[in-house]
Amino acid sequence: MMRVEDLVKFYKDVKALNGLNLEVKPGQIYGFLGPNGAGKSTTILSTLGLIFPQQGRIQLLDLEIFRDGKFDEDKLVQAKKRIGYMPEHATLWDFLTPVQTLDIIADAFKIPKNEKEKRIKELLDLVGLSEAKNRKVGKFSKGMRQRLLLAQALINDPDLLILDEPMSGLDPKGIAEFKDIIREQRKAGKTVFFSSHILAHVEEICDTVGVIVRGRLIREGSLEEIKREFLEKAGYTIILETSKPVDWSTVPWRASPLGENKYRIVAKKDIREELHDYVAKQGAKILTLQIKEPTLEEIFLKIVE
Ligand SMILES: Nc1ncnc2c1ncn2[C@@H]1O[C@H](COP(=O)(O)OP(=O)(O)OP(=O)(O)O)[C@@H](O)[C@H]1O
Repeated sequence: MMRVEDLVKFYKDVKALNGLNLEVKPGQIYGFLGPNGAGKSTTILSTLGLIFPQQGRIQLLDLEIFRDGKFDEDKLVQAKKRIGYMPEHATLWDFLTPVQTLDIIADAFKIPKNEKEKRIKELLDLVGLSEAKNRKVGKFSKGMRQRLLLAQALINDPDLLILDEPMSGLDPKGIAEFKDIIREQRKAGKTVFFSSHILAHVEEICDTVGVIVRGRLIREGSLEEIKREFLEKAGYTIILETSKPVDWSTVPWRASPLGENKYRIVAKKDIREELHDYVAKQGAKILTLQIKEPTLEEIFLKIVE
């Protein structure tokens, strides 16, 4: 659906994309993760022909829209008919209602008059704005504005949705609702590519995650794979107090004493059950056990370090 190869983008002497490669396959929900300034927006703007990279190739749907420093304008126009885009910093017309807003966008996409009303109603239902459909957008909360922007992006019933930081500024309820809408898109057979600088945003919905740091993709895989890889490096830490001393010399985990009958154990996986058995075999009891699992944000910080 989207393939980016060896993409390079300089803003004067700032190298924002440094040979970026990524591939989004049909039906995927792809989370494009990276810290602030990593190059996420630059990637998205490049794929839409809104800024000019200097090198590389970009394929959208089955069309090669960029190669050898040039966009193929015809292919770009063809591709964009089948794409929905939600920008990071979008403005809405505060003096219009959602219905009026979508009506203008539908006209821009030349949606026939007889289909327009039905399409707008469906979209407002989908994003949960039906009750607010005749209220002025100027009074909307951040979450409502994001939903309207998403409805705009969906107006042409796109095959590929490209969303730049769609969940930024939303509260946890707003994020959960937004994720539900994205799940609906997957069910409808759409492909979704969205950026975020927060790992929790991609949790539960993305089948693939790509991590960009300083203009290069440093990881691509499922969130589970990325988490597992991190845990294998950093491990789980368990703090344990036992009723009597325990000999750790034969275990495959790293164990170090923290005080009398108190130990820190570091293992590659969650070993609580094994620990109970091991300690019991030595005739001791576990008095306290604390497990410190890394949070998603700790994992992310470690990956991008
Ligand atoms: N118009 C511009 N002119 C000069 N430098 C720019 C411009 N836009 C982006 N940059 C720089 O390019 C790099 C990548 O920026 P980009 O906005 O693509 O990152 P991002 O991952 O989207 O970050 P954020 O999450 O903060 O939006 C940064 O160093 C940024 O300062």
